[in-house]
Amino acid sequence: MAVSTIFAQATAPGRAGIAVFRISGPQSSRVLAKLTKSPLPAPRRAVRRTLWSADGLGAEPIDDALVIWFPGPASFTGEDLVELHIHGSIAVLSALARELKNTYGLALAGPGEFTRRAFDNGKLDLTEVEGLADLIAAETEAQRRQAMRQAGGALSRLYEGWREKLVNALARLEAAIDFPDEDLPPDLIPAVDHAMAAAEEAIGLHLDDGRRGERLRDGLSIAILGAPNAGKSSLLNRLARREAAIVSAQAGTTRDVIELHLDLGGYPVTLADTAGLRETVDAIEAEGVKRAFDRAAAADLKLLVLDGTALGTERPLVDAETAKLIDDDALLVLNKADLAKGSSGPAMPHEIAGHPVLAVSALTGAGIEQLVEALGTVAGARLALGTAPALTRERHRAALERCQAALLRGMDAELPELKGEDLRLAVQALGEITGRVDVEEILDRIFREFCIGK
Ligand SMILES: Nc1nc2c(ncn2[C@@H]2O[C@H](COP(=O)(O)OP(=O)(O)OP(=O)(O)O)[C@@H](O)[C@H]2O)c(=O)[nH]1
Ligand SMILES: [K+]
Ligand SMILES: [Mg+2]
Repeated sequence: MAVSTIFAQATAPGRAGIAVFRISGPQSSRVLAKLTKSPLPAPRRAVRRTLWSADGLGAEPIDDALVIWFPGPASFTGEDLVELHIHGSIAVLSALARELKNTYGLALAGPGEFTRRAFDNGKLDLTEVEGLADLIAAETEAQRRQAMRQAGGALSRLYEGWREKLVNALARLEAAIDFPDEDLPPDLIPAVDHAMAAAEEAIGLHLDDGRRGERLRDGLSIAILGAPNAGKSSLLNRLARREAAIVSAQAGTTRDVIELHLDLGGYPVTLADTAGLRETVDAIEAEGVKRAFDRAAAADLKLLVLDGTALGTERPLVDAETAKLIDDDALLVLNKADLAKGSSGPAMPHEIAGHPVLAVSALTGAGIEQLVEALGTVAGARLALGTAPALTRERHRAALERCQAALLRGMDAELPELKGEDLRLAVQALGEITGRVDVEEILDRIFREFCIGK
C-alpha cells in the first residue's frame, strides 16, 4: 500500500507569534516546491519563502514563512519531511491547512502519527517514543531530566543489552539441542544458566527501585490529614499560594478530596486536602472522612496537621483519629503557631511519639518555608534520579516481571528444550518493551556466525 503524505500543526493550537506545520511522506518535496513556487532549498537549512495558494482563481500569497526541507531518511519520521514556520494566527493556519488538503490532497495526521512513522521506520524504539511523550508532558525539572534520558535511549540500551546477552545464551542452547551429536563444550549449559542468573539479578535490582521512576512521572502524592479545623485547607492554600480550598471556622468544611499539583524544588507533587477526621452522623461528612482515610492509605507521604491551640489545654494535641495515621510515612505539623506561641504559653514540642514536629502558621506563613524544604527533601529522597536509568512505566514493569519469572523457571528446568522455551519467553518479554521483537531474525544472524562445521 502506498504511504500517504500527512500534515499537522506541530505547535499548540491558538494564536501565537509563530506556528509550525509539518508535512511527512512521499509528496513532501512536490508540495514544498509548488507551495513556494521555488526549487527545493538545501536540506536542513532554514530559508525564507512566500507560501502561495493555488486554490481559487488566481494565485495569492498565504504567508511569508521560514521553510526547512528534510529529505528522508535523515528526518524525524524517516520519511521526506517539511517544516513550515508560519505566523500563528487562526486565519493563516486555516488557510494553509485548507491549501494542503484541497490543492494537494494531503491528509490531516492522526494523533501520534508522525511518531508512529518514526517508530515504523526504526528512528525510535518504544521506550524512546514514551520518553518523548514524557518530555512533552514534563512539568518539572526532574521529570524533564528523566524523560530526556529515556528519549535519548538510556532505557533502550539497558533492556537491549540484557536481551542481547539472553539471545546469545539462547543461540548456544539451541545449537546444543539441534546438533546433539556435535562436540559442544561441556560447560555450555552452566554458561547458559549463568547468563540467565546474571540477567535475573540485574532485572531484580532494576525492579526493586521503590517505583521512583514511575513516581517521578506521576508526582509524589502527599495527603494533608488531621482533625476538623486543624487548618488543613488553610495549609493547602498557603502551599499553593492561592485560595484553592474553602476555609471556614466551621468544623467539617472540607468534604471532597481537593487535589492540586506543585513543583517542589524541581520535583512534581500532588497535594491533597481532605475532610477533618472524626466520627460523625452526617452521612456526607462520613463519606468525606472515609475518602480521607482512603487517601491516607494511598499517599506516599502523610502530612498530619495538629491544632497548636490545644497546647497547654485539656484537649489532646493528637486526636485519636489522627494518631492512627502516625507511621514512618508521616510528617507532623503543628499549625496555628501564631496562637500557641505566646511569651507565657507552653513551649512548642519538637517531637511527638518519636516523630519530629514542624511548627507552622498557615495564617501568617511562619514556618512554611521550612515545611516546603522538608517536603522537598522527602520528594528528592524518593524521586531523585540515580546513575542507572529508572523504570518509568507499569508496562515495562509487567514485561520485566514476566521476563524474570521465565528466567527463574528456566534456570530450574532440567530438560534443555524446556530451558530454551523459558529463555525464549524471557527474550520475548524484553523485546516487547522496546518493540524490537523479532527473535528469529536475531537467532538467524547469530546462527550464521556459529561455527559447528556445517
Ligand atoms: N490563627 C490561626 N488560625 C488558623 C490557622 N490555620 C487555620 N486557621 C483558622 O482555623 C479555622 C479552620 O481552618 P481550615 O483551614 O478550614 O481548617 P480545616 O482543617 O481544613 O477544617 P475542616 O475542613 O473543617 O476539617 C479557620 O477559621 C482558619 O482561619 C493558623 O495558622 N492560625
Ligand atoms: K473548617
Ligand atoms: Mg478543610
